[in-house]
Amino acid sequence: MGDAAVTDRIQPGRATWRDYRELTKPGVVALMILTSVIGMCMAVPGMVPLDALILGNLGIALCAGAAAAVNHLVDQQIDQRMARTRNRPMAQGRVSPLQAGLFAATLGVSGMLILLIWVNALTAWLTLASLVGYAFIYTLFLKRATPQNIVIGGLAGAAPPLLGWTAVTGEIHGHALLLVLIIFAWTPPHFWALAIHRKAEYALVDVPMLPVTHGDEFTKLHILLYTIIMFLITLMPFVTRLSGPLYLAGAVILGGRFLYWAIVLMRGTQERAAIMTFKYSINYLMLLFVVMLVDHYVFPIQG
Ligand code: HEM
Ligand SMILES: CC(C)=CCC/C(C)=C/CC/C(C)=C/COP(=O)(O)OP(=O)(O)O
Repeated sequence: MGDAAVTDRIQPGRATWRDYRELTKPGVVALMILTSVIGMCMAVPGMVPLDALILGNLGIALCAGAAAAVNHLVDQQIDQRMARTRNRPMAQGRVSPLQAGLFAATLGVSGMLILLIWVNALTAWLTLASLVGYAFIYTLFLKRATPQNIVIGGLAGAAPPLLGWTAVTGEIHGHALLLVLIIFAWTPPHFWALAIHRKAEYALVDVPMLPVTHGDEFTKLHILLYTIIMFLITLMPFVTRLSGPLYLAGAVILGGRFLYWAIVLMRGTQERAAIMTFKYSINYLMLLFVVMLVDHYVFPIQG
């Protein structure tokens, strides 16, 4: 599409509250907060202190929303040229760069103040590191520089269970890092499945996603390899006695289904396998963490 056509669609100064909501990537942040809440629950045997639960998640969500708004701001021009993103508020010009910048700063500063004043400094600084990692290191630099962009950048998105854990305990624990590792290994299959489906758009805007730089077959192989690694890592909470038998059964069943999709994708027998794998990845992560939570209360691990 030519630049003139893009300019025709621009509707300056028409921002609604829905546009600001969209800037925060609410679907993604909602799943992150689910993993943060569950990180909090896993950190202690009984009920999570209510102040940490409410203020901790509010602070983390505000900072994640701020990072997402910066991503919209930085990516305005590439978002304008990709079909999946061209209706976004900034791509359409309904939110100006100044408005988006002020909005992101307001969310980020409020989130940090909440964490610093009412939660703890460790959680605040780890959250800031995740914000900077996604909004600046991934979006400004890695995304445009290397096909390993989402592998490295995935660390920021994987942080919420650790942030939840430290919000409650004030300490970094190996179990919390294990939860981060699960999401870290999940991110490449999650994203690369979508990137195969949307390969032409990424090629159009010169973003070096793996299917563009190394082709579909190479990407499918790497999706399968990461899914195997992820499957093995998800067994670790049972091995380290963070979780019990219900979790183990859930991890094997849900992970088995993920492996099924990765194999179908690799064999190339189903046309919609890439987008189906992407959709399944979201349900998978949500269900895996919910099963972990249920297991935590049904089979509490003693000592
Ligand atoms: C570097 C890491 C990641 C990358 C590159 C990535 C990329 C993407 C992309 C491109 C989409 C499609 C958005 C759209 O439909 O326009 C998406 C959707 C989604 N992602 Fe990720 N993602 C990452 C990490 C995560 C993490 C850590 C989570 C949650 C813990 C997550 C949860 C979701 C959810 C829930 C959706 C669906 C959103 C919706 O439909 O509203 N993602 N992701
Ligand atoms: C404080 C904290 C936990 C920060 C993490 C913040 C956060 C919202 C991470 C989201 C990860 C994600 C959706 C990446 C996709 O970006 P993209 O630019 O590749 O995708 P797009 O084309 O859909 O914008």
